[in-house]
Amino acid sequence: MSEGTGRTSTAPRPVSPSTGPSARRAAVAPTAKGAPDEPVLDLDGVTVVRDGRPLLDDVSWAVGADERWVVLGPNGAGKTTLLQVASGRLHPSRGRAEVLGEELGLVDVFELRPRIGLASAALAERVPAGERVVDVVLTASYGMVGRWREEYEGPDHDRARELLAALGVAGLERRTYGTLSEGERKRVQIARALMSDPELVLLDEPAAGLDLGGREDLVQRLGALAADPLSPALVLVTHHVEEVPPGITHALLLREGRVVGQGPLEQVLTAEALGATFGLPLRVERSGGRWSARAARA
Ligand SMILES: Nc1ncnc2c1ncn2[C@@H]1O[C@H](COP(=O)(O)OP(=O)(O)OP(=O)(O)O)[C@@H](O)[C@H]1O
Repeated sequence: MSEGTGRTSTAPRPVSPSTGPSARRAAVAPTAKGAPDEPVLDLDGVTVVRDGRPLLDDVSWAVGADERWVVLGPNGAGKTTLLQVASGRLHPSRGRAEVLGEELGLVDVFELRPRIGLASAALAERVPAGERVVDVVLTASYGMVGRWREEYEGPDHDRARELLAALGVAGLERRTYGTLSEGERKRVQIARALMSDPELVLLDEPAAGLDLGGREDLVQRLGALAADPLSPALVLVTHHVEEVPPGITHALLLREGRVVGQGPLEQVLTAEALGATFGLPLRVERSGGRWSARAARA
């Protein structure tokens, strides 16, 4: 990979002249619209209707380039739907969605998607079980799942390996994806999400299905990513405040497709707001940069 946007310091990028993904990434940076203080994500009254029901209902939300957000809400709140809009995979039924300065509906989403790193269960399900781990990561350069005949250069392989190492799964490059444990898969998915040196990273339930040790390790690694000022804007979806890594700056609370609260983390993660989001009285505590919640009755 060549210099790219120079943002993701998780892995250093070797420099090489290229016509492949590395050159593509380098070319994206100067054409990226907007000043650094403009939002990378700007939703205005976004509503998504399916079968006559709003899955998202009048959501207005802006994410700054230097912000790290957590989206919290119960099952069915609309979190994944929100990330689908944010990743350019779903257009609002009503309202306006601007992603990386481009309005959905007016932009070629195939140009937009490589600028966004996405890790989600839906995307992971599309990875062929026989795909080599290194190819799972490499193919993100083209926004593809499943390697075909496209060419990658040495620096691309170096970057993929470095990202896998940064996520704690060095040495798995030649394994097939289907042979990995759930925890290993999650890390590979995050390495993939970072491969294209994206300007926005969206992680949908990155810790789901992990055991306690796996969750804690991942939360620490995500904390390092969030704390790195050179990292891209980050949006992480979860059901559990225990999975909020240190370094997250803002929170959005969703319930039944509507925003219950949003803003700086400490102001939003209150017992009252979280209780309203999850529909039960909660006790919420913060210790050492981590959060925990339990039913107030317990
Ligand atoms: N294509 C669709 N057609 C109809 N309803 C849908 C469609 N996609 C999602 N839904 C519904 O929209 C609601 C929100 O779904 P979504 O996956 O966004 O929620 P979520 O907050 O991510 O949930 P979870 O935490 O369980 O993953 C759910 O009730 C779901 O059944």
